[in-house]
Amino acid sequence: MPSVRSSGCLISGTLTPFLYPSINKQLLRSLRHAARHHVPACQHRLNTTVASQSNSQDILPPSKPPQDLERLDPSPDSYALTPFTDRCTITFHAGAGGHGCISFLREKYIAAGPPNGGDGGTGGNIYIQAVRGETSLHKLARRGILKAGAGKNGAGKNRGGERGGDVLVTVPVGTVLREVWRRDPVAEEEARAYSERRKAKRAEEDGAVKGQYRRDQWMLYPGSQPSEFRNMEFPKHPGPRRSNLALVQPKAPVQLDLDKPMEQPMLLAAGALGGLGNTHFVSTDMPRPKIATKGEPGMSLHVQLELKLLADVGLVGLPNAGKSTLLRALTNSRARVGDWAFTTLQPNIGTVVLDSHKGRPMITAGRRGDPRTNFTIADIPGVIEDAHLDKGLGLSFLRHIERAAVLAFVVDLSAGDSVAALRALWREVGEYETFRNEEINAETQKRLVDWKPLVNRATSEFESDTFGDPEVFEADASEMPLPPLTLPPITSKPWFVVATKADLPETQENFAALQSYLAAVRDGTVAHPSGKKNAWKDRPSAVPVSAIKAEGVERIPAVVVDLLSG
Ligand SMILES: Nc1nc2c(ncn2[C@@H]2O[C@H](COP(=O)(O)OP(=O)(O)OP(=O)(O)O)[C@@H](O)[C@H]2O)c(=O)[nH]1
Ligand SMILES: [Mg+2]
Repeated sequence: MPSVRSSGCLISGTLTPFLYPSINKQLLRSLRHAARHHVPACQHRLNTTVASQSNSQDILPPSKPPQDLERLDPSPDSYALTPFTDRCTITFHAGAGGHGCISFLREKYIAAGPPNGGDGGTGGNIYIQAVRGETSLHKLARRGILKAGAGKNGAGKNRGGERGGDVLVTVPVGTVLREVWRRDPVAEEEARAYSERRKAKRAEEDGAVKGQYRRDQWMLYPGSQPSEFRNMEFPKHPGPRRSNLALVQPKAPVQLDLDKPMEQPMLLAAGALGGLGNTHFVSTDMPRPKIATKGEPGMSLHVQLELKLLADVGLVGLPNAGKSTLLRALTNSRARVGDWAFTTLQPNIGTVVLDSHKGRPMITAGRRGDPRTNFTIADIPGVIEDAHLDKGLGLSFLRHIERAAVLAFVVDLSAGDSVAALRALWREVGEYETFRNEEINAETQKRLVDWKPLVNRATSEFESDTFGDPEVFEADASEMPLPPLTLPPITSKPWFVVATKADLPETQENFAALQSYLAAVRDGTVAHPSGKKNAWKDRPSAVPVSAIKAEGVERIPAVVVDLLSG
C-alpha cells in the first residue's frame, strides 16, 4: 500500500496544513487510522510516538513507551557498526620553519636602499590532550600521518612570515603513548656541526671560509650571478637553532601514560624555527647582503598509541548471554543484537549518563572526589572455553577485558547452572592472566639480553661522534615491536554479576544459587572463582535483570559507581 504509507508519513508532519490546505479534517482522520495499521514501515523514519500494534506490546508494562523497548530487541539490520581501534601507530610531523627573505628598501629617489628582508615564520607544533568522551583511536589510526603547518617565508619591509598551524591530537583518557622512532633534523645538524667544529679545531681554521658555503643552508638573491657567491666571504652560519618551546618537549624516547583528563594540551613536538632575513647579515664588509638562511626542517615522531583503559566497566560473558542487549538497555548504544553466538565481533562502548545536569547532581562520587557524571561500558565479544589458548576470538577480546576498571560478569539465568558459567568465565580470565604474566616475563628476559631502546639516533651519534653511517639510519625501526604494556592484574579488579534473562520462567532457583555462591566467596568459605590468592572479593554482588524489558537495569549504575569509587 504505498499510497497509504506515504500519506501516513505526510499527516504526521507539522507543515501538513500549510502544504496541503485542501485536506479536510475528515480525510486526515481516516488517513491517520490507515497509517496506524501501517506504522512499522514509516515509524522508523519519522520517530513519532504512534503506537505500534505489534505482538511485543502484550509483554510490555504499560508505563513504558513502546519504542523504548523495541530498540532492545531490534531487527538484525537495526544496528550501527561503531568503528573501534585500541592500538595504532602514527607519525607526527612538526612544521618546518619558513625561509628568511632577501629584500632591499626601494622608494622614490632611493634606488638601492638598505636590506629589509623579514625572518621566516615558525612551524606549527604538535600537541596532545587526553579528553573524556573519546573512546577509540580509530580516527587517528585512519590518519596514519599528522602534519603541522609549515611557517610562511619572510617578506620585504621587515615582515616576518606567518606561523604554521598547530595540530591538537585528542585521545581517550587511558591512552599510553610510546615512541618508536624519531627524526630530528636539528639534532642531526647539531651533531654534524659538533663533529665539524672538532675537525676545524684540529686544522686551526674556524670561522668564515671564502667561497665555501652549504647551499642547503642559505637563500641566495635570485638576481645575482653564481660567481658572485663563489668569490664571496660568507658570514658564519647561525647554526642549528631550536625554538624555546622545544625545552618543554618531553625527553626522548617519549613515554606518556595519559590516565587522567588533561585541562591543557601538552606539547609533543615543537615546530622548527624560521630562517633569518638578510638584515641579520649586515656588516661593514657587506652592507647589502644578498643572502638569508633557510628555515629549519621540522622533526618527525613515530609513536604507538594504545588504550590502557578501554572503559570503566567491561561486560564479560559467554556468547549469547545478552551483553549487547544490556548495553542497549543502559546506554544509547546501537550494538548489534542477535540470537546466535558471536554477534559482537569488536567492542562497543556506551556511556551511561548519571547526571542530566537538571537540578542537583544525582551521584557525586569519583575516583579522586571529583563528581562523576557518567561512566563508560564496553560490550566485549563472548568468551568461550579455552579462549586463553586463542580459541574462538581468543586473546584479542581477553586483552580488552584487561582494560576495564570494573568487570561485570553477564550470566544467562535461562542457560543452565549460572554458578558454573561464572566459574568458567573466571577460569578463562585467570588462565589469561597467568599466560600474560609469563609473556611479560619472557619479554623482559629477552630485552635484557638483546633489546636496545630506540633512542633519538642523532643524540646517540652526538655521543659517539661517529657521524655518517647511513645504514644505521635506514633500519626500519617501525617493524620492531614495543614490549607489552604492564597493566594491573585482572583478578585485582572489582567485579559484580549481572544475571540476565530473569524474565524467563524457572530462573529464580538459579539466581538464588548464584547469590549464595557469591555470599560464600565474600565470606571466604569458597575460593575465589579465578583460583588466584589475592583476588578481589570484598563485595561481589549479583543484580537480576531483564535487559530485553529494561527491568532491573536501573540498579546497575549505583553498583558500578560504588565499585569505581573504591
Ligand atoms: N528473554 C530475554 N532475552 C534476552 C534478554 N537479553 C538478551 N536476550 C536475547 O538473547 C539473545 C542474545 O542477545 P545478545 O545481546 O546479542 O547477546 P550477546 O551476549 O551480546 O551475544 P554475543 O555478542 O554473541 O556474545 C538475543 O536474541 C536477545 O534478544 C533478556 O533479558 N531476556
Ligand atoms: Mg553481543
